[in-house]
Formats: sequence, C-alpha cells, structure tokens
Amino acid sequence: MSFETITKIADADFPTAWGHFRIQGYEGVIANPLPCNDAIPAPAVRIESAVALVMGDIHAAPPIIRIHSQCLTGDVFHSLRCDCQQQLHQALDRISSEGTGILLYEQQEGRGIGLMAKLRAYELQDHGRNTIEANLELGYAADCRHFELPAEILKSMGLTAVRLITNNPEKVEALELAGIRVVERLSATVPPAPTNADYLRTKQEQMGHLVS
Ligand SMILES: Nc1nc2c(ncn2[C@@H]2O[C@H](COP(=O)(O)OP(=O)(O)OP(=O)(O)O)[C@@H](O)[C@H]2O)c(=O)[nH]1
Ligand SMILES: [Zn+2]
Repeated sequence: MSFETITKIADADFPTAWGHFRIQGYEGVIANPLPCNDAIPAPAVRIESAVALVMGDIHAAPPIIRIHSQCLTGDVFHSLRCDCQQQLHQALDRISSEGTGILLYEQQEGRGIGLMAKLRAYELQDHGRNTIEANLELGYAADCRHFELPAEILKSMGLTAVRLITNNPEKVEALELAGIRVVERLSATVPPAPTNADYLRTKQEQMGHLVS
C-alpha cells in the first residue's frame, strides 16, 4: 500500500507534563486499500492520520523515535490488560530526559482493527482465546497495521537516521525499507503484570516481538 498524498494538517505549540513539544497532525490518503477483514469491504479511499509530538532539535543527531499505536483502553484508562500506557510513558520519559525526540501516535486502535472490534476481541479473550486467535475468529488478520505513514512523516521532516524505541521488528523493517536507517533499537519492554503476562508472552512467542 502506498500513499497518494501525505499532508501536514497543523503544527501548534504543545506544553505537557513531559515538557514542551510541537504537536503536528498528518493525514495520508491511500487509494484502493487492502481489506483487513474479508467480510468487510475496504473503502475506495482510506485516510490514515497520525500525530507527531516533536521536542527539541531533531536534526543535531539521530533522534529518539517512538511509533505508538493508539490504545484507548491503555493510554487513557490505564488498562492492565496490555503494556501500551507504560510504553507510552516510558517513551515520553526518554524523550523528555534527552530533551529531544519524536513521538508518532498513530490512530491504529487494536492493531488496526478499530476500537469496537478490539472490545469484541477482548470478550473472546475472556473466553480463553489469545490475542491472535481472537482477531482471527473475528475475521481479521492478527495485525492489520503497516508503518508507512510514520516512515513518510519522518522523511518529510528530513530525517535519514533515527534511534527507535520498539520490540516490534516490523517497525524497524518499515523504516529501513523507506530509507531511514535505524542506528539503534531501544527496548520497549515493561515489567509484566499478572493481568497482561499471557498477552505479552503471546506477542513474544507468536508475533515475533523481541523480549528486550
Ligand atoms: N486486536 C487487539 N489489539 C490489541 C490488543 N491489546 C492491545 N492491542 C493494540 O495493540 C497495539 C499496540 O501494539 P503492541 O503489539 O503492544 O506493540 P507494537 O506497537 O506492535 O510494538 P512495540 O513498539 O514493541 O510496542 C495498540 O493498537 C493496541 O490498541 C488485543 O488484545 N487485541
Ligand atoms: Zn494497549
């Protein structure tokens, strides 16, 4: 899938508890996107959006980058079913302590299946399915995401080398494929809790996520 256009929609001042950022909104238009669920036809055109929180001088050296997929339940409600909110805070802590870096927040709720489908997947997980089985049972791929939008956004910022916070090899591959060198991978591991240990184990054992 490739984008017809990628547009920077807005760029504003953004003071936060982690320090001072610019907040930027981006939209990418994909014509004839592939469906992620054969029972749900894809629209003729899909618009993907992402927010970039940019701190400091990102051009002085390869900056720290976090590509974070939206998780309403974790990011907003502090869910302990997953590790998303801790990863988000860990990334903002790192950017804040270096005084520079970029958090790319992608609207890819539920690994791209959307919020309602993710909640249905949670129901199935309450009945014994793991996170992959639940997606498949609902007709979705295990992971519907691709990471072309963040790669294109970083390129549009003039970046050719970054330090990426992730345990997901697909994010590293996506940036390298787009011509952005990942000069360092920083671990996104958070300590497991009894409520998310099975979920984290499935990601490591069956989705190829790195342990540290
Ligand atoms: N479908 C589905 N999505 C989930 C579930 N738990 C969390 N998510 C979503 O998973 C996404 C986060 O993906 P992760 O696999 O934790 O991490 P990652 O972004 O692939 O990789 P890291 O960079 O290492 O964090 C977010 O969009 C969450 O909403 C679940 O059980 N089912
Ligand atoms: Zn989550």
